[in-house]
Amino acid sequence: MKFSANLGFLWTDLTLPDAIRAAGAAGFDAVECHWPYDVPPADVRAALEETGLEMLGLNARRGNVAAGDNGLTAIPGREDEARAAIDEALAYARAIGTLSVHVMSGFSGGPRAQASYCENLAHACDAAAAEGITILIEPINHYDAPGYFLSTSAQAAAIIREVGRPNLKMMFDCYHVQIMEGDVCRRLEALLPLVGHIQIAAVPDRGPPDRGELDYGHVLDRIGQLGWTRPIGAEYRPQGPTGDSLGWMARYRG
Ligand SMILES: O=C(O)[C@@H](O)C(=O)CO
Ligand SMILES: [Mg+2]
Repeated sequence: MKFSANLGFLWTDLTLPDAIRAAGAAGFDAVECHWPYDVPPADVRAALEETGLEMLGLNARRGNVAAGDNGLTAIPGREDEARAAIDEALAYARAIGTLSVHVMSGFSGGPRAQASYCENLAHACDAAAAEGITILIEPINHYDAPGYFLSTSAQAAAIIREVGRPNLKMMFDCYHVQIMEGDVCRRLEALLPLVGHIQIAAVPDRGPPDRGELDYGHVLDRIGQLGWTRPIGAEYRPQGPTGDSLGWMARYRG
């Protein structure tokens, strides 16, 4: 089993290049991040080359976060902003050799939301296809993000089918799926062809994946049996120094 350090949550006390180095030193197989835009891509690239790690994914900007935005892609009337954020994310991804970009729906609803979402996602997929970049959409639970448009794996699957692009996939974050829908292993099995990345964290506290209501020993075994070989994203809040929170990794590597 391989693991990717999510640097949106792990080593947040370090700069992104130093967090990449810390993840490498701790034995992670890859890294992923949220919003790297304050850091010059050349600095990120240098740390990736130095450590030999791949940055698996990054997120497009969410809009005006201070004003309450949490993504722009399913917000009718803000298509220009959504597409500018997507184009910026794709340019950054190209510059550091990242092959997945997560595009967030935002808080939305109403009759035009799904059409706007699908049109923006089609734009993103078409712009990403030439470099082999995958666009990810992630169902997020309604406790952490009440009113977020994309909240279940079933809804994500329907949207992926509606958009009809081979490079649109689901980010299957077991933490969110367990909270919203449960039945994580059966859902993973059924949806695997649509899944582009898998993430883990304890439920319900989003701590290290070795506690809580989901048995990751079992879930990770099942993921392995299903033939998944790519790194699993460790996207949890360490609740102390990140280096002290990594006991789970040796245990699950087998
Ligand atoms: O689950 C999450 O919160 C993340 O994967 C993300 O990209 C949005 O913060
Ligand atoms: Mg996630």
